[in-house]
Amino acid sequence: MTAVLATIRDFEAAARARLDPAHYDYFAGGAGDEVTVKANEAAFARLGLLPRVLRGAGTPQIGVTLLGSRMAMPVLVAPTAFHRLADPEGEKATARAVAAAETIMIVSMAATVAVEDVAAAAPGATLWFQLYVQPDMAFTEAIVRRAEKAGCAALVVTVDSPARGRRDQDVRNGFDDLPEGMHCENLRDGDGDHDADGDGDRGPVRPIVMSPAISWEHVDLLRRMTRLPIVLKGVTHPADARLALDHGVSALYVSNHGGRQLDTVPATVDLLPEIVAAVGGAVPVLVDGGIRRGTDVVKALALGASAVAVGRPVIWGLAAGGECGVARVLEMLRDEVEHALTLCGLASVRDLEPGLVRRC
Ligand SMILES: Cc1cc2nc3c(=O)[nH]c(=O)nc-3n(C[C@H](O)[C@H](O)[C@H](O)COP(=O)(O)O)c2cc1C
Ligand SMILES: CC(C)CC(=O)C(=O)O
Repeated sequence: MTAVLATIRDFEAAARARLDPAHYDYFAGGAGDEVTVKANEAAFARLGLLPRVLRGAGTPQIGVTLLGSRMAMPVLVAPTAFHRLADPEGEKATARAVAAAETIMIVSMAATVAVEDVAAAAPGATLWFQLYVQPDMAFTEAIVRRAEKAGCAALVVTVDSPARGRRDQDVRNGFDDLPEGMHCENLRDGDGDHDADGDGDRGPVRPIVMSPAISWEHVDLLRRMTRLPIVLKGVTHPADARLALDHGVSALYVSNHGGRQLDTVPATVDLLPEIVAAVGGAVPVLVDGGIRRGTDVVKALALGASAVAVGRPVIWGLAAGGECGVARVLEMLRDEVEHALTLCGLASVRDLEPGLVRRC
């Protein structure tokens, strides 16, 4: 009898059994001693929920609207690279599942399917595009134009990567490149109208540059370059949250990159309240890192997040069962959020407030 996969942790075990061990390590792993990887999940376990009773709240409303995009639940798919390592359909499978779940997929700049092809594969999906600003601003602009043309509704600019994180397990495994025939399709030169002459040659792929020279000036350049809302991903310091507001960003995204960049950055859920206070309601605040349960989603929203994102859980769904696996992971999270809110005695995610959360 095949075991029923009832939780995200079950999906991780199933994914691990299927994946090439070096690829599992790439997806699961983090930087340095993985202090931050562990801290993200452990911090949620240290927070308790204090339910209200006898409220007659009925079935809770869990839909939210974020930067004009309507979502059936307050959970986005975080940008993660290399989905074709997990499933041959890669980001196309993820996007179809996201469309069915009526949520948002943030397509990674390091996707193994071109953003145009992801959009074409899942016409109903709301897509946002994640960007690492490339020092060659003409190339950066070409990528932004491709994302706009593909219909992406926001630009998520990742700012926690002035250098690539050092992941010891990848070093041990010698994992430093994609297998033959797999590429970061959003890094091809040109305007994305690839293989226009049908000869199968889609042009050269540039390596991703993570540059310590990227600064607030680049955010200003992007602000002038596009009308898309800009979401700044990877903010952890309240002073940077305030600066981001001065630079006209439309949302802040608290993230330590799932513990894959600077090790020992504190857990994101512990950093969230200070960022929320610094932002003072001026723009929505998103958060990711270690969210594995509906109760984690509820805690983050109670502490002031407008929505959360999940990275690895989606990869586990994809590796364990392709599009159906991702759909199941998203459905489980949806059900768990609704169930947790019901047990908290709340009628809507809008009723979540810090008083529901206690540090244990
Ligand atoms: C395998 C993998 C690849 C990732 N690739 C990207 C990426 O291309 N761009 C980016 O901004 N963040 C990337 N991230 C970070 C995620 O967007 C997100 O911040 C993190 O996964 C959240 O933590 P969680 O995995 O515990 O949910 C990646 C994370 C993982 C696990
Ligand atoms: C290809 C990498 C840039 C993707 C990434 O951000 C990560 O592995 O964490």
